[in-house]
Amino acid sequence: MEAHNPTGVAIGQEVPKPVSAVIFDMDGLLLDTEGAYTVAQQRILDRFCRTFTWELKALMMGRQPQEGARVLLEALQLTPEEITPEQFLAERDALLRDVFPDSPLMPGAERLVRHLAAHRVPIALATGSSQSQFALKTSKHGELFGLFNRVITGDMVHRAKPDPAIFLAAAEGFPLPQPTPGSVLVFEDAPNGVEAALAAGMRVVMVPYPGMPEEISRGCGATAVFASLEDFKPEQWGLPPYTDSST
Ligand SMILES: O=P(O)(O)OC[C@@H](O)CO
Ligand SMILES: [Mg+2]
Repeated sequence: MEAHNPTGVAIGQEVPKPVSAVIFDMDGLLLDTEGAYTVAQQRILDRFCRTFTWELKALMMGRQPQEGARVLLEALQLTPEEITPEQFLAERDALLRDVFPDSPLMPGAERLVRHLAAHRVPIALATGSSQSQFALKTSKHGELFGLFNRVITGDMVHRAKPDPAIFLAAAEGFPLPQPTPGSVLVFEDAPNGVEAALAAGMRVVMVPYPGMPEEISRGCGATAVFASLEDFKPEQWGLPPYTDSST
């Protein structure tokens, strides 16, 4: 007679640890800001006759602003005589200043954040955006973003994604006893973010920003990849299931 195996995991295979805390990325994951970045950056690059491809976007997204601009201009072989990272950022900020306060939420974001907060699952935010960008982008969603136990912005850490520092700093804010990295689940839309979370020893659900080619997201090594946050089933990760009607 076959032994009863309630876990659904093959005998000898490691049972996945239930998730005890969650860290969210912001841009492109909770907030729909990446499309606006693409439009603004292409507009700047137009005068240098350069195309802002998905490969370039994947290279820079998730990084701190200064670092992202430096990496982009270097990849495009644009010299400081043509445009410096500072000039690029000043132009980009001017184009996006009026757009960011209207940043919409990504599908499924509000439901998941509110669900976890209601069930007292510790949640933190780790974004490459600066403190001032964070304030601008979340200005219409203050109550929702106030639910996070801790918010770490790119200017609060010395090393940007893909370095794990930002996720380790975010996890330090979780209530005691501190969860082990292996019991923390990170949600990310960007390859640099996935790399950073994996380097922190955490599991990662990747929800690639819409339009990202599969050959980019496939190679990131995320624990799971979903097309939308709406496809995430909390109970499959040891988290409380949704009990409202849209399940
Ligand atoms: O880390 P996130 O929240 O994606 O922010 C990065 C931002 O600089 C845009 O790519
Ligand atoms: Mg992101």
